[in-house]
Amino acid sequence: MTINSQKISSREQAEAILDKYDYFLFDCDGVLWLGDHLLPHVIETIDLLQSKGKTVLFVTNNSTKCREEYTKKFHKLGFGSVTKEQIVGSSYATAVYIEKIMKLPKDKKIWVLGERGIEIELQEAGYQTLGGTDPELNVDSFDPEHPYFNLDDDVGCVVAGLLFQVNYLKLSLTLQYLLKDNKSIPFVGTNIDSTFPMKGKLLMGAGSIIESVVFASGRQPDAVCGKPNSGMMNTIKAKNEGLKANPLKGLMIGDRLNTDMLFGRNGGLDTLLVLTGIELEQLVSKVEQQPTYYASKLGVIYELTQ
Ligand SMILES: O=C(O)[C@H](O)[C@H](O)COP(=O)(O)O
Ligand SMILES: [Mg+2]
Repeated sequence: MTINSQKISSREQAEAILDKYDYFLFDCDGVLWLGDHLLPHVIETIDLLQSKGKTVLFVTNNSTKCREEYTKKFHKLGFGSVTKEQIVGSSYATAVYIEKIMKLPKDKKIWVLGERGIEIELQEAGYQTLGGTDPELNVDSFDPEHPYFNLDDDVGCVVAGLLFQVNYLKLSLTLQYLLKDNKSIPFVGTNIDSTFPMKGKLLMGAGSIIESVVFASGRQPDAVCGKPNSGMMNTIKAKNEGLKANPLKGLMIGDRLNTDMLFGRNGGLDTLLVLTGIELEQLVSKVEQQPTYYASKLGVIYELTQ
């Protein structure tokens, strides 16, 4: 297949990108960093964009942190001026979906298979959560008589996302709520990412964690709120009128084709795939829907314009 995607490798190309777009939407894992390992010239690139008055937003499928915690991570890694309002994560998108679209009554509790990020965003939306990072669930031996198996009838929704502290009890309790009341409790996933990029390796992604309870329960999530879900893009456009009015003034920068690039394309934005995360260069020419641009790393935008 011919390659239509432009590889960013010259000053002219990098300067043309800086001139053409007003909104830069950045994926995080695999673009800005791998875990806590900052990728080359990322801060310089973000600073360059902000010095030119560009709107910089961060759109992550990583549900383990809430926007507040992400703001702290940004500051710890040297992104001094980033604010909570610039960050949209899949946990926040999930909370918006449950509150505004599903309209789950606030007296209903939410069972969480996932980390603090999901719990905090749901609690900020006014919901009580169960499960999640409750230390009672971090058990070594498995007891089928564990008190949590007396299921809470106030649970009105199950949310599943990336979970680092995986164990048999948490998965089995989530399964009980998915089977309860003739499988009628709404089931929401945070994102579909099959793998999680870390320095030099791919780890288990949220999508693979979620798939374990999908397979056991025979249920698909009623909604998966992260990229490429259009709800996340609608949330961003609702807060950025200029992008809503002219999506082609926006550029989505990501490392995964079936989330970031699809999300940007579906939103009417141009797309830039960077090769520091999930995808390999040889794949770019093989996909039918190619990104507008691709680059070895995000930092080339800064490096090529110095
Ligand atoms: O497994 C996951 O959840 C994903 O790999 C992770 O969340 C990706 O985050 P993003 O690249 O969207 O920042
Ligand atoms: Mg990524």
